[in-house]
Amino acid sequence: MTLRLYNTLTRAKDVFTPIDPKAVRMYVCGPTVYDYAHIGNARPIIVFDVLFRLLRHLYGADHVTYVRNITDIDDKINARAKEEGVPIGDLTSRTTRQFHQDIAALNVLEPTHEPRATGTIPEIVALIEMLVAKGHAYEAEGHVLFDVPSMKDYGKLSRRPLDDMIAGARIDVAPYKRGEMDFVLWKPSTPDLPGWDSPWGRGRPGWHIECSAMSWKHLGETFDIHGGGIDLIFPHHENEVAQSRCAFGLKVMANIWMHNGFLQIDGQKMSKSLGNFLTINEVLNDWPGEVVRFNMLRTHYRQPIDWTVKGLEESTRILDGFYNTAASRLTEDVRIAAPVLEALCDDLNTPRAIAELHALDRPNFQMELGATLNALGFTGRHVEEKAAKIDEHKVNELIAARIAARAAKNWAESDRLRAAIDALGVVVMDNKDGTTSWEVKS
Ligand SMILES: Nc1ncnc2c1ncn2[C@@H]1O[C@H](COP(=O)(O)OP(=O)(O)OP(=O)(O)O)[C@@H](O)[C@H]1O
Ligand SMILES: [Zn+2]
Repeated sequence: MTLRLYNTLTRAKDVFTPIDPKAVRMYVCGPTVYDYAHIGNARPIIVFDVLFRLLRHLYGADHVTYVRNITDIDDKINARAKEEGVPIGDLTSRTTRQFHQDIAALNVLEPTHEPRATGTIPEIVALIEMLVAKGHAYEAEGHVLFDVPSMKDYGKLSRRPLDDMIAGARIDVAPYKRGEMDFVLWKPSTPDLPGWDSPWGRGRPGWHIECSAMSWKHLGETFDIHGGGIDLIFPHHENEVAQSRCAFGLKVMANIWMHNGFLQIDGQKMSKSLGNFLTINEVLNDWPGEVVRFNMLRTHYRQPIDWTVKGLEESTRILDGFYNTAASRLTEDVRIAAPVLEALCDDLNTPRAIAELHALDRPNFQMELGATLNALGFTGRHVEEKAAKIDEHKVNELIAARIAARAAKNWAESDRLRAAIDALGVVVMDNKDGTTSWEVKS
């Protein structure tokens, strides 16, 4: 099946043709670890997990490499550690652990590699040296800067008019910059801040060069897909492209650039800086991870999502309905029903894929529905967890007592027992053939 993906670089839905179908390669910008991740940060995690699963399905699980990094050097990290009075390493490892714990509940597969910026310093330094040697970067007062005018087609990804970019950059132009648009590759560190020895003295990398180095290390000079949120197009991704292309003298860094839209609250981007955020952790206190995942996928990844309780309630209802139909088929098989696959291959059209799941939500399709839900990362785990907590022995005892009460026409007692059974999280069904059965309440 042909996979088409919307490419920010061409502003069109392009046919996806991997450079090497035996080694499909994708890089997604991961979190900067200084605080709990918010539910907006969960969007790229979930969206690109679906793409990872789809690529594995199309090319074989062993033929897809997915890299999602951890940014563990950043001024925001340094500032937060200082504020809390804790060592930087403690803050980043604690936040990384929390991040892993939170996203595990969202049923996302682990990426193939999860490099940290601090583990990629030799590659970062090597890349900057290449840029200096080729005349695309220069040293000034302990800083190394990328020389933007040295790249003729800078700005191709974001297509922002050069005047706008210059106006934006002009706000705070450091005196050591030759051009307003030039950006930092390496900067000096003071003794109280993390730093590494380099040809330019003890210092630390800028944010953009970290991703160029990590993708190079794990995926090579050119790869297939690069992803992240729409806010990263400029300047982060534009600058990654500039660094990687100029270092290696190539026409492309990644063939397809994908960007998810914002998750919003009251029509505004959820963000740490605006303070209108809900952490993944808080949301998971109230809602099962699979419901959060489902709610995220009901909107196409390029559209904005408004995050509401009403949406989560609807998602709960729909997902539980699917689980009821698929019942025990959920963990048996992993297959994607053809109409669902077709929807996903159309630029990851998850709302259409969900409409196709509704079409499978009927008798005789349990197998297909269950297998497809599984393939999309829905295993009914929270339903199973609920079931595991139910005391079956107690339920059976109460049901037997209720059958006896009904036989004795003691309706009051029968009603009381039904309520007691209900309180255990179970629904009793009096079947037409006179038998009684029960199931876990959804
Ligand atoms: N509201 C949002 N909706 C969708 N994606 C988001 C949202 N906010 C951030 N992202 C994405 O989450 C990933 C990690 O973001 P990052 O760690 O840079 O912090 P941030 O949350 O964007 O910071 P801030 O919230 O202060 O703007 C990026 O891919 C980013 O595009
Ligand atoms: Zn990045």
